[in-house]
Amino acid sequence: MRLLIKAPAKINLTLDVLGKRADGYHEVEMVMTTIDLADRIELENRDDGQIIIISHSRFVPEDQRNLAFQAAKLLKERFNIQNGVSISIDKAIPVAAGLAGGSSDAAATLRGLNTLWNLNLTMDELADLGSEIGSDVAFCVYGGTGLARGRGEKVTKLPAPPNCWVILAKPSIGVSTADVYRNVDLKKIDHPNTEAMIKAIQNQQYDEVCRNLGNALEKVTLQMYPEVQHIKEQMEKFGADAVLMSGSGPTVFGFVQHDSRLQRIYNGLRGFCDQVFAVRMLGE
Ligand SMILES: C[C@](O)(CO)[C@H](O)COP(=O)(O)OP(=O)(O)OC[C@H]1O[C@@H](n2ccc(N)nc2=O)[C@H](O)[C@@H]1O
Ligand SMILES: Nc1ncnc2c1ncn2[C@@H]1O[C@H](COP(=O)(O)OP(=O)(O)OP(=O)(O)O)[C@@H](O)[C@H]1O
Repeated sequence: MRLLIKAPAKINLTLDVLGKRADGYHEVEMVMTTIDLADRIELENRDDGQIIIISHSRFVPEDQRNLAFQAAKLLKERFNIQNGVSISIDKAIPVAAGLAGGSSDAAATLRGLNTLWNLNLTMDELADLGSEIGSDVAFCVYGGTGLARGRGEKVTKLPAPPNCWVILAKPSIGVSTADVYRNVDLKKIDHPNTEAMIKAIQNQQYDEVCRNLGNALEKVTLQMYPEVQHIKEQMEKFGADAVLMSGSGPTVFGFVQHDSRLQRIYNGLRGFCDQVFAVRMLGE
C-alpha cells in the first residue's frame, strides 16, 4: 500500500524566548501557522523491515539523520512493528530555513504510518511522540494555527489568522537553530506581545496581526547574517504590510492583502533572491 501526504512549512507570527532551562533548551512562547508550501511524502510499506529514505535533494540526508527516518524508527520500535517503509521526500520547503521542513516531514511520516501500520494513535499521542524527535514536530502534527509553549512541544489550537498573501524570501545561506539559540542574550531580548497577537487573530484584525508580528531570535540572526536585514528592508521597500524573519531564520516573510502589490514585491525580490514564494496560510 502507498500513501501520499503533504508536509507543509510553518511560519512564526511570534517567537518569544522566556528563559534558559536546566536541560539546555529555551523556554519559548510562539504563535505559528502552516502555509501552502509543502513537501510531498510518499510512504510505501516494506516486508523486509527496513526504513529507506529516497530524496533527490542534495541538502537532505538519506540516513538516520533524516527526521522522517527518526519518526519511522520511533514508531517501529515503540510499537514493535515488523514491517518497514520506503519514504520518498519530494522537497519543496527550503532546507535549514526556519520553516520547519524536516520537522514537518517527520510529522507527516508519523501521521501516515499511523494509517499505514493501523496504529490507531490519537493526534495528541502522535504529537507527544513527535516531541521526542524535535521541538517543532508536535506543532507540525496538528498543523493549522497554534500557540506553542515549553520548548515548543506544548501546543494549543488557535483560529485561522485573517486572510492575506504571504511572500517568503530565503537568502542562499542556511542557519543552524542551535547556533542562534546559543547566541541569545537573555538580557537583551525584544519580547513580542503574544497575548496581543492571539487577540488580533481571535478578532480577525489584520492590522493588529501586522503590528504584533515579532521574533526574539531575529536580532540574533540579523547580527550573524546581515544579508537577512537587507532582504527585510527590500520587502518593506517594495510595499509589504509587515515583515518578519521566521523561526531561527534566515527566511523572511511579508504579509500583503492586495494582489497588485503582491506582484510588485514578488518581482522585486526575484531580482536578487533565488528562492521567493507567494502562498496562502492554511488556516485553522
Ligand atoms: C526556532 C524554532 O524552529 C521556532 O519554531 C524552534 O524553536 C526550534 O525547533 P527545532 O528546530 O525543532 O529544534 P530542536 O531540533 O528541538 O533543537 C535544535 C536546537 O535548538 C536549541 N533549542 C531548540 C528549541 C528550544 N525551545 N530551545 C533551544 O535552545 C537547542 O540547542 C537544540 O539543540
Ligand atoms: N526531512 C528533512 N528535510 C530537511 N532537512 C532535514 C530533514 N531531516 C533532517 N534534516 C537536517 O536538518 C537540518 C535542518 O533542516 P530543516 O529544514 O528542518 O531546518 P529548519 O527549517 O530551520 O527547522 P526549524 O524551523 O524546525 O528549526 C538540515 O540541515 C538537514 O541536514
